[in-house]
Amino acid sequence: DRCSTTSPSPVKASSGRAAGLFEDLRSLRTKRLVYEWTAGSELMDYGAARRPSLVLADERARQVLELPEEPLILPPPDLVASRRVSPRFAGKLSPLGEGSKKLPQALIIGVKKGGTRALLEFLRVHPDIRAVGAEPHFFDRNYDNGLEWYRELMPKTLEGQITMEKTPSYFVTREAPARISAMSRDTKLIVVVRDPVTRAISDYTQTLSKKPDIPSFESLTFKNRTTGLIDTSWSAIQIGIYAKHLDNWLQYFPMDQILFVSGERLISDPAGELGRVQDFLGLKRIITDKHFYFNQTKGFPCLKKAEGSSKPHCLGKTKGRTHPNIDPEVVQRLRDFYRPFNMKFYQMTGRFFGWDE
Ligand SMILES: Nc1ncnc2c1ncn2[C@@H]1O[C@H](COP(=O)(O)OS(=O)(=O)O)[C@@H](OP(=O)(O)O)[C@H]1O
Repeated sequence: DRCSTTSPSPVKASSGRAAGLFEDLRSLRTKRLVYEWTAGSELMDYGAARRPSLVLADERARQVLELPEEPLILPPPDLVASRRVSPRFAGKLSPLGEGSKKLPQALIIGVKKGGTRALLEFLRVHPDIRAVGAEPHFFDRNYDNGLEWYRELMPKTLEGQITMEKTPSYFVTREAPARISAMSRDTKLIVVVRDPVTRAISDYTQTLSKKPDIPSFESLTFKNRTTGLIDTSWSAIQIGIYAKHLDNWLQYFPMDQILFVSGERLISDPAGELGRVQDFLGLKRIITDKHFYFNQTKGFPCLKKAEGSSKPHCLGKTKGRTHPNIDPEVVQRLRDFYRPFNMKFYQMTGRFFGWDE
């Protein structure tokens, strides 16, 4: 997951550290960020997520350089971005150390390929929301690092501002609800959901872009093509059984603490969906129609002005990929497969998402 215009920039060396040492650290950080933003949740595609050797290399380098323990994901892009903003916003972004780092009060927990990056980028426009750019993967992969590690990743906030992060894999992580509830039972949860069939194809398209030699979508879909038995162990299929995953969350959180955003509406009416999200977060509706324009080339809504910038901002080219054509019979079989789960999901959430029309 990588958003387009906020390229990872170096952080200033803290005083007293040797310049050479800082250069090493800076390049490590940059590499690490590039890894997190280009791979991120995308490594979850086939079975267990593999940690690239880069992280191990970082670990060794840290020991050699005798640097203090520090988070895997640095720097918070907000802090980097804040160096470029006009002085008018400097107070809000507090680049010079005002405010304090807090654990997030709201999380975008999923779903993968639902439109989570778009939602976070749009929300960041709100002056009362501060968010981590990269995906921390705390409640799934990095939980052993502890809450202090997690808090350190957060941008500084002033009184009344909400801290947020997004990691789409949380929604399908069995342990995530208990862990988030242990951090705070009051955490607000946001799930961007999208038609599970298009979501699966989007997920597959992402994998295909990195591993062009994988089998076809059609052959991965079935355990047995002749009997039409669907391979529900394939993560691209699994993730879309929303009702099943939601059941797990409801063991720990009441329904009114979870907001479901329609991935489709986020594209056709971003201001409308953002209105619901701002209400849910108890914020003034500041993000409105005026903030968006539809970019014909991109085929998606984009921001007229990104956070901390005066320039228009669309998401990068990994968002809105062209999907391969899938055999219509296979698509129909998948629609039939998901229908009962979708019905259950509409019933549970009290919202009709219209995927089965
Ligand atoms: N405004 C805007 N611009 C670009 N793309 C948008 C936007 N709103 C929603 N989307 C859809 O977001 C899909 C990617 O979802 P995520 O950001 O959740 O993906 S990820 O799980 O973080 O990799 C991505 O899926 P694909 O179209 O399959 O690439 C988009 O359809």
